[in-house]
Amino acid sequence: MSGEVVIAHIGVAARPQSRVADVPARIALLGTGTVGSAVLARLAGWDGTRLGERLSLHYVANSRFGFRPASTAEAAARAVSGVASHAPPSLDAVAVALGTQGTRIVIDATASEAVTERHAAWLADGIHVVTACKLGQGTSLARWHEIREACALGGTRYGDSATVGAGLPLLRSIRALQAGGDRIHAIAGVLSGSLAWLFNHYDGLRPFSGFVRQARDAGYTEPDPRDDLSGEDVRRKILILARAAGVALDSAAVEVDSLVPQALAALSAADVDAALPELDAPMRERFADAYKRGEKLRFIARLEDGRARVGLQSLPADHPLAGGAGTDNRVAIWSDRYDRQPLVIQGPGAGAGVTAAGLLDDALEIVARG
Ligand SMILES: NC(=O)C1=CN([C@@H]2O[C@H](COP(=O)(O)OP(=O)(O)OC[C@H]3O[C@@H](n4cnc5c(N)ncnc54)[C@H](O)[C@@H]3O)[C@@H](O)[C@H]2O)C=CC1
Ligand SMILES: N[C@@H](CC=O)C(=O)O
Repeated sequence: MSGEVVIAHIGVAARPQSRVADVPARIALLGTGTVGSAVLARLAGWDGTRLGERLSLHYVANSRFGFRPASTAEAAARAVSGVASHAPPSLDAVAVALGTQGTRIVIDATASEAVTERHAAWLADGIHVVTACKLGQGTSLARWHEIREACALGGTRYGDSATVGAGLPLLRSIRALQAGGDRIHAIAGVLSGSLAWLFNHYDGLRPFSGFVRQARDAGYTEPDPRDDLSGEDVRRKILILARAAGVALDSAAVEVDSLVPQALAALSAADVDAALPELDAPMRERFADAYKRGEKLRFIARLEDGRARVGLQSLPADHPLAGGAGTDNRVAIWSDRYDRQPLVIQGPGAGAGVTAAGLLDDALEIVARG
């Protein structure tokens, strides 16, 4: 994999603004955590601008409360302060708040199974869904089909750019290659922003658990960091990419090599933090082995010949997938046209700002297409 074509990604290419509606699209935002707060901040920054005129916020909820905001700025302030009406969140309230006319979009910035279970119904009812949550397309194949069918029924779109690569142009590149007649032969790379950050920072001297806490506090991990460390988040991402590439993989078909020791896996979420040092000894050993060979640890996902594998690998320092910094994802795609030298896409793969931008890019694209 030498001399690859590299897309150094900054933002998304300009799209044709064919039919921008006069009436703003009605938006419901679910989740006001790391990503949802950044969505609110970005929207508030658009107040009074051309972009702000296209999206109008009608409902905001998190796991504690739900409300209809008077303005985006007010919604951002209430979500940050935690002060809101005493109304509990209600998924039934979403469709009511969005009404029945015009372009309606749910932005899902949760990691919630209950919210994901509503995606297909909203889509079938004519409400578009834009999501950062991977549970819709990255779990069972049956659910993936259900979402496709609901989109066809409702004439709606499922914005998924933020589900893999936190908005990097991965899914859109795979789809563009296919639209141009290419078959996708293989995909390999680093798909986890938090694991990339961890293995870019871990030095084998300070405890690995301390770095996990830092990655969590920076907003890179899933709400439960075991979802990253177990490879589950990467499993979901390679499933989403595989399915977009035309490989109908079921979840169980992905071989996953977890980093989470049994004792940590068995704990309730509340007990995880105290038990994170369980990771330290095994990680120190793996780091030392790699270090002796002059290699780097990287958490790699591979899809080839209809099979997928996910796990930690020790790679030569000059290996094409060993590069990158911070939370960088680095993904190589082989297709008919990129058959010897892959297309390589690299850039930040986790973080509030990029993920929120990816969500709102998808929402604006839906508005532009009408
Ligand atoms: N943090 C990151 O860098 C990235 C995160 N994502 C995805 O974005 C989603 C959100 O991640 P974070 O913001 O980091 O998590 P978070 O834990 O900071 O926020 C989750 C939010 O969802 C809310 N929530 C939970 N259940 C809900 C329900 N039933 N109704 C309404 N709100 C509900 C919570 O109250 C919270 O506000 C996850 O699915 C994650 O995989 C995707 C790309 C990058
Ligand atoms: N926890 C995820 C966040 C983005 O999907 C990651 O580490 O990549």
